[in-house]
Amino acid sequence: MLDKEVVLVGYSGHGYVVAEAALLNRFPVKFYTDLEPVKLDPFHLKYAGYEGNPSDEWSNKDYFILGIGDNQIRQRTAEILNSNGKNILNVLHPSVSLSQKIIMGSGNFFARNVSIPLLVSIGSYCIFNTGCIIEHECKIGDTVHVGPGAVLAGNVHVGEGSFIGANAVVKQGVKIGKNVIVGAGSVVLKDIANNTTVVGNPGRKI
Ligand SMILES: CC(=O)SCCNC(=O)CCNC(=O)[C@H](O)C(C)(C)COP(=O)(O)OP(=O)(O)OC[C@H]1O[C@@H](n2cnc3c(N)ncnc32)[C@H](O)[C@@H]1OP(=O)(O)O
Repeated sequence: MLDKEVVLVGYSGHGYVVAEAALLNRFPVKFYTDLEPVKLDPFHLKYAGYEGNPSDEWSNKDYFILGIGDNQIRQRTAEILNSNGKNILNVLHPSVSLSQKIIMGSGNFFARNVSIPLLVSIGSYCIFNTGCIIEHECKIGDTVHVGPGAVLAGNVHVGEGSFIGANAVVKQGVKIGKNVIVGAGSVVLKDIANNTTVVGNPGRKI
C-alpha cells in the first residue's frame, strides 16, 4: 500500500473501473483530474483540476493512475505527466493472474480476470481489459488496448497504439503493427501492417 495520495487522471467510464481496482488494492486514491468536475462521483474523489493546466492542484501531487480509455489521449496525457516528473503507477485488479516472469513499464491497467503467463513483455500505458488472455512470449508495445475477452495466442506482437477489440482472437506468432484496430470478435490469422483496421473472420482489411 502506498502512503502517498494518488490522483486518478480521467474520471468517467474506464476511469471508474480503474479507480475501483486501485482502491481494492488499497491505493489511497483521493483526487481526480478531468476537463471539469464530473457529475457521477462514485468514489467521492476531490477535483484537482485539468491535467492540461499546469497551475491546477494536481501539479503538487506525485502519484498518478491513468483512467483514460482512448489510446491517443492516454499517450498524450502520460507525456504531460512524464514531462512534469510524475510517477505513473501500474494498477492491477486483485483477481488478475500475472506471472512474475514478465516485464512491464509503467501506467498499465489490468482489469478483472486478466490472465498473463510467463515471458510476456509489456510497454507502458496499456489497458488489458476484463478477462483478456495474453499468452506466453507475447510482446506488447506502449499504449496498446486489449479489449474485454480478447485472446492473443503465444508469441503475438502488438505495436504501439493498437487496439484489439472485444473477444477478438489472434493466432500464435502473428505480428500486429502500430496504430492498428482489430474489430470486435475478429479472428486474425495473418500479420497486420501499421495503421490498418481489420475486421471479421478471417480478418479482412477495411
Ligand atoms: C469496456 C469497453 O467497452 S472496451 C471497448 C470494446 N469495444 C470494441 O471492441 C469495439 C471495437 N470496434 C469495432 O469493432 C468497430 O466496428 C470498428 C472500429 C472495427 C469499425 O468501426 P467503423 O470504422 O465505424 O466501421 P463501420 O461500422 O463503418 O463498418 C465498416 C464495415 O466493417 C464491418 N465491421 C465493422 N466492425 C466489424 C466487426 N467487429 N466485425 C465484422 N465486421 C465489422 C461493417 O459491417 C461494415 O461492413 P460493410 O462495409 O460491408 O457494410
